[in-house]
Amino acid sequence: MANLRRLFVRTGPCILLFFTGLLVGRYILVVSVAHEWEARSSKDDPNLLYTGGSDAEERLLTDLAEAKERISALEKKLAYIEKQTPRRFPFVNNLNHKSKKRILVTGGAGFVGSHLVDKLMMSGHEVTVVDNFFTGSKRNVEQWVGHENFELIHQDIVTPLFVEVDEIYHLASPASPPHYMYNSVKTIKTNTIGTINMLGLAKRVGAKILIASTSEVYGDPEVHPQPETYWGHVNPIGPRACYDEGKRVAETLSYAYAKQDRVSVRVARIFNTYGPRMHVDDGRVVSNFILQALRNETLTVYGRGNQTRSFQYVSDLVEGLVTLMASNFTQPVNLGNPVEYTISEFASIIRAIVGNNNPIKSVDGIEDDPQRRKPDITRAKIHLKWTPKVPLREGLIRTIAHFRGVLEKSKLTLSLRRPHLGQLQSGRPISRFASIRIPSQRHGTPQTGRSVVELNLLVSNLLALNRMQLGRHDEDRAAQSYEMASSCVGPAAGRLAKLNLSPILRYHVRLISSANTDTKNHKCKLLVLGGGTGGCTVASKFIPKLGKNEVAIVEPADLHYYQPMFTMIGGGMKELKSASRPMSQVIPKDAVWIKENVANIDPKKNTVTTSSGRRIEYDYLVVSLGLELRYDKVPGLLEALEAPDSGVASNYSPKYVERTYRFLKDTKSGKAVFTFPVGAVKCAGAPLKACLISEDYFRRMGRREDVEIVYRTSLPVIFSAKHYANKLNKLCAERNIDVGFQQELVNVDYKAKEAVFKNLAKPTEMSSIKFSFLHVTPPMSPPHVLTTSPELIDAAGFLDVDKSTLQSKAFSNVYGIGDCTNLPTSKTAAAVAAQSGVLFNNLLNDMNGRTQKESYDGYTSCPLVTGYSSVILAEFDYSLEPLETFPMDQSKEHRSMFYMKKDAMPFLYWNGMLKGYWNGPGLMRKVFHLGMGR
Ligand SMILES: O=c1ccn([C@@H]2O[C@H](COP(=O)(O)OP(=O)(O)O[C@H]3OC[C@@H](O)[C@H](O)[C@H]3O)[C@@H](O)[C@H]2O)c(=O)[nH]1
Repeated sequence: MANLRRLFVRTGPCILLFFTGLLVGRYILVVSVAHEWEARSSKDDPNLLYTGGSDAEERLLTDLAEAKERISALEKKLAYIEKQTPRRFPFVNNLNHKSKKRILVTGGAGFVGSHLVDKLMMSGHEVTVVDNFFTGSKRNVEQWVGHENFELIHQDIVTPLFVEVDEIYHLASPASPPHYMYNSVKTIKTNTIGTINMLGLAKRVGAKILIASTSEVYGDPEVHPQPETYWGHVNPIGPRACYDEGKRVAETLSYAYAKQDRVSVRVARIFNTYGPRMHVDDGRVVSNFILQALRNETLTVYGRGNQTRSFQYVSDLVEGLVTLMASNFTQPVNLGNPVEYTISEFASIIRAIVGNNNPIKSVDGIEDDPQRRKPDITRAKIHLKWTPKVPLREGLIRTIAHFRGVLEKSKLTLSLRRPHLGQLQSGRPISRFASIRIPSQRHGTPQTGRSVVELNLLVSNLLALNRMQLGRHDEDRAAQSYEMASSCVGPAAGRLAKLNLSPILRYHVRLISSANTDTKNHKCKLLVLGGGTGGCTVASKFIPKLGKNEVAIVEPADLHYYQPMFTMIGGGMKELKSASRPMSQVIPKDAVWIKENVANIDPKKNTVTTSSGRRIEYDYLVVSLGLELRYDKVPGLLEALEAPDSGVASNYSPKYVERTYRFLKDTKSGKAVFTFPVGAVKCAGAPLKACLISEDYFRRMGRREDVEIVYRTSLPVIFSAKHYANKLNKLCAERNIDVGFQQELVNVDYKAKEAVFKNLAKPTEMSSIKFSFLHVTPPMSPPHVLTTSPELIDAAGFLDVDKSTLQSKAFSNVYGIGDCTNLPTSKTAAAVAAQSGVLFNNLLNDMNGRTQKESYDGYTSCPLVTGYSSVILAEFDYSLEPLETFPMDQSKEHRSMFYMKKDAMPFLYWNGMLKGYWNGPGLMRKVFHLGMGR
């Protein structure tokens, strides 16, 4: 009985709310349709669509009655389905009563707000979001709708709000320049009246309040970088003033309330922030450039592009906001990433990541555009112990993946375009340009969580759209209508289409229901992450054992490269096109190819999520994600690699490898400089190969006297295996190569033709070299996506596997192969070949319940190309001792090995290894050595 009572107490209000929702929804619909009819039958209405007399009236009333009937049936059906489908929420911490806070986030459905809400919800607090959905979107917080700790209030904070809370994060305000300039009076109202309302609320309920201020309070700064003590340089009557001055007043108000009414305030001055969930039409530089790059358009820089900004990733900001709120520090604090880029540099970085080759275009500059901006974050460091952590490239990769997903899904988004501000201002009714395309399923999961009330609201809003002559006073409503319409997805849309509400509605809004089969979830026996050397090899081996469609590969690229060929291409011995094949030809034909990025790995649930949100369930997982090239880690390097005649090249990327031979040919004198970075790299012999081939090239061209060859490595030795290192040291000395150890490339200035190196033995000591030609081996890092599953990785971020069995140390059904693992051997294709055999046998034994394990000895091989006809074939194992295949001294230069590298190995790769037939030369070695030795 007590249980029953408890159940009733818990669910009673929800049931009541639900039915009230139904009634209100229906009421809105009825009123809207009636208004619609009224509006259309009025002769004064400029939007008059038809003026039929009683016939039209009758038709409308019949439509209405029919609609009511259908909606009622639909409501019942949806309510039933909703009950059947338990909602799943992200994991939420269980906080005890004392630590659990009630937190209000204004603007919580916006870009930054929603990430903050995620953090607060997951920490276990009760969160109330208030948003007018002008720039925010319901979709950003939909994951929490229905959670007992979460509440969403649809309200503009310009009207007072009455809630009981312990903390307020006051974020509500448009933040993108085109958005805040669009209705400057509204922006000022939000930042003044809205802030007064929030400070008043904080005063009344005794809550702590954090005000989101901005770097724009410094205006076009005359002090650089900007500390919080700088008062700024703002044009009070310029186009940006509504925001700049609005925020300055918000700060003034905060400290006035603090002084007069003892309100506990925190003020965060937020610098340019970016990340997933930025609106695609946000209008700021990050979203503009990414969209342009993804659509293969020209990136447009306002003005000359030498204005600067510093970009922080949203998770860093959220961390800063939460830390500031928790601290006792009450003065304003800058929250931003102090790494500064010119806007042109920034454009180049995005182009490079996306692979957009269009030139960057300069268009007219904008009025009062701040010319330099970079936060001085000393205060945050000292008082909050906060510094941003996510490097630009990493953050951009995640943001670009998000944008890509949004674009892919939307075929939708593009057709459901938010009306341009100009169109809104023109006063044309939205309905004239609204064409709504809604997919019938998202991520393959029916969106039954979307309530009937929302569906009804959608209908009424669509009707409102029809009716509305948009004036300035309507813009919020228009935005809401748009959001509402755009957030109605899934079966709701299909059902809405079936409602056949009225000819008027059909006339104005085309609902096109389309299912995208590409976004289906997937289940397989073996999932392979990465379609590179390791991934394809392993998949090929397992398909005959597991059968068709039981092996899936997640790989976003269109082309598969045979990377060992890149050294030869850089030396002009091969063409780039000979090193690649379409991925579709390389992925084994009976495997399922999921052409996407991996977004999340959850080995506890045996699932992987892709960038579009697709869930893939597996029984066994092989991680083969390779390494990420980090050209962005060396300041000036990306710009240099993009500039056509900089003399800077890199064999490591298909994008830059052809520059090597071009600049070799161009270099007639001066210094040719070759670098080796700090940290793990793939094919650690390749930087030296590039150097030795070039040296040979200049010698053959008769230019050796005029070109100095300089090799700078961050390592203390020339090669890890001593047996070969001895020979290579000798070779470098004989060929008069200037070798410098423990030298890290830290800056490239291609205009001054200068490369700067740090002496790792004495870190304060820098030296610079003027170059004619610079070949850079970039720093590399393990795939960032591995950090989504911290149990899988070691402290350096590599997949943590047993060095003998290749099995993950944390999950017995997960194996790793190749460059992304922490196997302590040189990362080469030859190593992958040897690993693939061991992995195959061990995993197959697991699948068949057998306990035997084979052991990988660390075999790796590096054909050190020393010129245009010679190779030293280094082969060794974990002990760094030689493990040579051929019965001769391989530490000597051999012509035969050169041809093997140039012609035989590629053939073996495409036709043997990728098809799963080549496990390295172990067997050959035994044969050549007559069964003796290892
Ligand atoms: O397509 C574009 C967009 C922008 N830009 C330039 O890129 C720079 C950055 O412009 P954004 O519109 O992203 O943002 P701004 O830095 O001017 O303002 C921002 O500052 C900090 C935050 O508080 C606010 O989110 C926002 O007002 C500007 O110099 C702008 O002229 C382009 O060159 N091309």
